[in-house]
Amino acid sequence: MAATTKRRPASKAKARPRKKPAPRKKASNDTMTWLKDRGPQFLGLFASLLAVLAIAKVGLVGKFIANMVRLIVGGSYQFLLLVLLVPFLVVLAYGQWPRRFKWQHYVGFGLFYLGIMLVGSILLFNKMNVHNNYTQVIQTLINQDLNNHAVTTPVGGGLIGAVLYSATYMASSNFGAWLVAIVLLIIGLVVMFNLPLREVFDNFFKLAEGTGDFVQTQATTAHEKVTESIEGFRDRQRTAMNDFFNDDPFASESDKAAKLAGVVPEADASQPVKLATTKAKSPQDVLADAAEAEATATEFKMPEIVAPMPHHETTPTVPAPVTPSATAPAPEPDLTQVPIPSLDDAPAASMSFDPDFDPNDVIQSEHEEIAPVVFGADLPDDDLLPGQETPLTHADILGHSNQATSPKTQAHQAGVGHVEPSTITEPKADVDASGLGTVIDDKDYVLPTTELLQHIGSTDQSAERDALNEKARILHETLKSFNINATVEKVVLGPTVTQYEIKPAVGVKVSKIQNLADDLALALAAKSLRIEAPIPGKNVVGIEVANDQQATVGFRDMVEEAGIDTEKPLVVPIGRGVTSGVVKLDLTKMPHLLIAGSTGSGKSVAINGILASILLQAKPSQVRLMLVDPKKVELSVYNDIPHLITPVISDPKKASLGLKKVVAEMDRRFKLLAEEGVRNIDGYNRFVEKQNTSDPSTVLQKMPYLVVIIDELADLMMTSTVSGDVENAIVRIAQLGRAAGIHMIVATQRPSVDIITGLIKANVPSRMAFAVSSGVDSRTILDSNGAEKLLGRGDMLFAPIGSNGPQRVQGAFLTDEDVEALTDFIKNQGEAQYDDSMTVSDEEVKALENGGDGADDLDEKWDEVLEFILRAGGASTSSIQRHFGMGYNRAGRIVDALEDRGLVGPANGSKPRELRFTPEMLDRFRKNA
Ligand SMILES: Nc1ncnc2c1ncn2[C@@H]1O[C@H](COP(=O)(O)OP(=O)(O)OP(=O)(O)O)[C@@H](O)[C@H]1O
Repeated sequence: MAATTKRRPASKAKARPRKKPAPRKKASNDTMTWLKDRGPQFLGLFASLLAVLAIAKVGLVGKFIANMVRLIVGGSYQFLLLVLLVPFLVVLAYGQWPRRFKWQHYVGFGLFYLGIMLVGSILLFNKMNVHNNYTQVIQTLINQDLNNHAVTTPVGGGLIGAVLYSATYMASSNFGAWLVAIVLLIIGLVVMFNLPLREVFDNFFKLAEGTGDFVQTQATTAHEKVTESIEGFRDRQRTAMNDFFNDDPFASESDKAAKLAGVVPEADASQPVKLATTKAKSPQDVLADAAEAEATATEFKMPEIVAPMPHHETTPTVPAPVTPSATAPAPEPDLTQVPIPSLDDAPAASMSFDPDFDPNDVIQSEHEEIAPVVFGADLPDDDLLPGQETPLTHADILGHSNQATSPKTQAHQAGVGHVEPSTITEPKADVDASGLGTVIDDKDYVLPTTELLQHIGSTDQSAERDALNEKARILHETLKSFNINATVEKVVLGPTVTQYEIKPAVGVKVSKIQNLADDLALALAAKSLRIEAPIPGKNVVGIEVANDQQATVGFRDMVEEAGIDTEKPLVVPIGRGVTSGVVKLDLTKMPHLLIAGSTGSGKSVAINGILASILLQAKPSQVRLMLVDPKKVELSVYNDIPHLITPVISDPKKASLGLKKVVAEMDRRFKLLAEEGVRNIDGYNRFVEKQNTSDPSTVLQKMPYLVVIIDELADLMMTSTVSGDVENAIVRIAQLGRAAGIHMIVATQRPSVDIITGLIKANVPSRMAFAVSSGVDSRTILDSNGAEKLLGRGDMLFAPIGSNGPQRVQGAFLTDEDVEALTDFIKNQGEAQYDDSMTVSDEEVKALENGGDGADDLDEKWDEVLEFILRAGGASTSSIQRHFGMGYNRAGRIVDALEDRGLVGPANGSKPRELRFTPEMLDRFRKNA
């Protein structure tokens, strides 16, 4: 040791003289020393700068530092950096770490900050619902921000917080984690500021006490309010029930007995209580008074309830069709078990279990019949097509002028005594061409009556009726629980659904009620629920709730109630609406109907119902039918009835050709109408009536309606060779058929856009939608959702042309035996009277199969030949041969083709063949038409 101390001065002495001659080096040493002395200050400056950049999150550096610090300590990093900025600035100023900080500050702040980080992590992981891999989650979140050069994603308490949370959560779940965090925060503060622990605890308990008091006061106030409103509700119920039934729904058995004895001392014991106190006021008046006196938008008041009793009490000849709920009755929803988000269940319970409470008393049964609603009755008679503003005249269609034709026709009428025959149908003796070629003689025809039909047992709806009032209350309470002020104004029990009319208070958005469909269905334990917001033409929202059991609407009952109208054979009843009134449709106004619904939804029953109604009202001379049934089984029962113009068609190719013939028939009718200068079939028939009265020597036949029914459009549209023709024919009939008395009913179980094409949809504006599987299908038919919520078995949404929206209707049910009874009765009266010109022959089908219309095979001079024979007024092989300078074979083929297409008649000896088309029809028969 001594040796070393001795050696040092020597070495110093040696070194100093060497330094003197080098002043530059000294200067650099001074700089180094200066720098060394200032080092901490530079560090302080650097750290302060970085901290400021990170706090402000500016620039790549700022963001990078911020993310790095966040990775470790989490979202509260700015607080930490701000705290650290204080010592950094002290170092910057004084070159040394502040000496004022003691160990307890560091420890206290450390604990406090750990608490903050833990709180951050608890909040983050609970929000993300993450309860493992905490550190990985934090790293992923920070990586995201690093990649995006952002400092935005919440990272809770960073890695430290994550580790702390994983330990505390694993040990004691969230509760423990919160407890540890609070303890860390408190202890941190206590240690940091050296607070007296006792004082802290005292203050803590004071705070807790104050909070407890506050909570208790609030709870008491809330309880009082709830009790008050329940009491109010009871009072109002009691008053209403007392007024109405002399019954206190909340009184105990003994109270009631005592009251009964006191109030009606003289009353006959067997007399129902309500009779003893019957007042002059009607139930409606009582309800109205109660409503006026009591109701506010938020309080439940008894709605008007309309629940008609079965319309016909006649003993059924057949039971109602077995519905799933009928075979295995769905357990009655226990309304007391239904989760009612009401303030108090007591009234509900009392009302349900009160043995004296007879819900039948509440219900106003409407025994008087509700007048049938006829859809289409209010539509104008003008033949306006969709989008057309001025009525269509047939002179317009055919290029005829009424002035030009009328005198001729009048002269003809005066001379011949009957209407000029069509050029297509060969007139026969005593037969005028009033439309279809064959004239039906049905003077002795007797219309079938409803006696032939069976009574279908009406479904017992008493359970539904009993639950109406309670369900109305549940509906009201549920809406209220969602802060919707609305009153249930009226409840109408229909066959399939019950409609609740809800009147929202001012300021309540209708869409808010619409969005609650699922919640309301849950509260009412409903199979299906549809909201009509608002009911067209009313200031209420309609909530249609499926009945637990679907009531069957018997066809016979419905027809007997609707009445038979032989003057308007195409006004037919289809079922009952929600309001239980019969719903009729006027096919002449529809003027065509599209029926769609999945298999088994009730289309065929509906079509049978329409057909049966027509048969009950129309003689064959009034309505002719063309039935297309590709399924072969649905409509074949109608074969051989005299109303048919052709046997029921089941072959798609025949159907296509048949529809073309309908188009030709339509053209022919138009020609006839134009010649008489009348607007439509009604005008023509009026003219015939007048003519027959003024000149009894000849009897003109009225133009019959022609109803074309296609039971499965998909089968036609999927047959590629005919789909185009079918679509064209349907569209053409749809566009012009009404005035000519031709109406179409097209049904399909595949409501997709390749079947119901845009063209068909645009031209068949009246729709009947049965249950479908999806909202997409519903939109294809109705342009709106709803049909996917239907219940099947004849439950339909009926949207006729011009209606404000689809109307829910329960279709009537008739059995196959009913249909057979009707058709047998009709067939027994005579032979079928098919119209040859409308019947598609096998040859025509063959011609179609051998290259469609054969248009491509037509002679190149075809069009010129058509014009030529029109000018010549007849056709013969030799005249064509001569005129066009062609060979005999070629001219012969042309004449054969003309005959095949029905454009000329058969060979007529040496005379030219008769023309069977008019100049107006020429364009349709051209080669490229
Ligand atoms: N209005 C109704 N009332 C009660 N039940 C009905 C009603 N309509 C149909 N049903 C029941 O639904 C069943 C199927 O009806 P329907 O044959 O009319 O269905 P669909 O839609 O024509 O089916 P598909 O397209 O397969 O022919 C009937 O057998 C009947 O039991």
